[in-house]
Amino acid sequence: MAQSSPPGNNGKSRSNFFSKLLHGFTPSIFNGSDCASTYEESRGVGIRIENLCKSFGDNRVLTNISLEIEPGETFSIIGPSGTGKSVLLKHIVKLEAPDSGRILIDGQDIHEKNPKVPRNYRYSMVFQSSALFNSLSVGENVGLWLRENRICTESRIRRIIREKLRLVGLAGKEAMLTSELSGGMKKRVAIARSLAMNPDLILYDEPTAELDPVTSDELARVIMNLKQSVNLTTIIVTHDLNFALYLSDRVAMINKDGIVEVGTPDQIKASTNPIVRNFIYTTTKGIKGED
Ligand SMILES: Nc1ncnc2c1ncn2[C@@H]1O[C@H](COP(=O)(O)OP(=O)(O)OP(=O)(O)O)[C@@H](O)[C@H]1O
Repeated sequence: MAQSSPPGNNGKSRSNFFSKLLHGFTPSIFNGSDCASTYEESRGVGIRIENLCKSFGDNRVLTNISLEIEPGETFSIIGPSGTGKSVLLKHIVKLEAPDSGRILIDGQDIHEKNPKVPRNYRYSMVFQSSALFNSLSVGENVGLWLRENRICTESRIRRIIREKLRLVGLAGKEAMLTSELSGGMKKRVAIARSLAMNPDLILYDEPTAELDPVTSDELARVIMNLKQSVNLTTIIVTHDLNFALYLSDRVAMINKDGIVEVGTPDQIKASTNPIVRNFIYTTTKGIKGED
């Protein structure tokens, strides 16, 4: 997905940009608290996808996709390349609108125009590219949303940055430049940046793309550990079957004809569906598949 640059993504204008952001919000603007009242703890949201269909011209990409994702669940979507996994993710974050069907988050149709009740969930996406701002430090990347949106006082923002970096195993790395980070560290900073907004839903698009197997395992542990400390719903789109089976509560396999199978990792591994068996065999080269 496309990424944009912050205003002034270069030396001189960058410092102007940050001097505007770092202007020392005082507790008085938050009614005596150190954060806006809208900055609440994460709460996992429930997601219901009903008969979602999407075509681009003659290219039918999503066919009658129906899924139910529980609050707090870690749910992965797997499938061959080009079967609409990213398009499905884009529908959930409203970057695409369905031709037909609905997506409900906590019971509300997210594509409904003029909803009667305002939507009050926060979601955040961890992009395949990590989408960090290279001219900013690790801490500045993590605190960007909080500063841009004037969510908390500066001292509280610094505490939040420390805490979110600790959650992804990067305690004390605030001052590092993103150019100094390995691919796995970049991904963890991107997760910390997403966590800074206390999302109720976090979405990962191909989190292990371009990572070696050891780094992928480390990342899987980071995402699994988050479950112990943060109450959020997690959706992961990935080619990486072992990754999905390792950390997910449930996994859905999709292809051009729709949902092929949904189940726990053990159910997917034991599936007798030939499409699932073939996917397991080809993506693991028969090494870990049961074929
Ligand atoms: N905005 C768009 N306009 C036209 N076609 C699109 C658009 N977005 C996606 N597609 C098409 O939809 C199909 C599914 O794309 P998508 O990126 O969702 O697949 P994917 O399953 O995520 O694949 P991969 O695993 O390779 O990332 C592709 O044929 C793609 O070309």
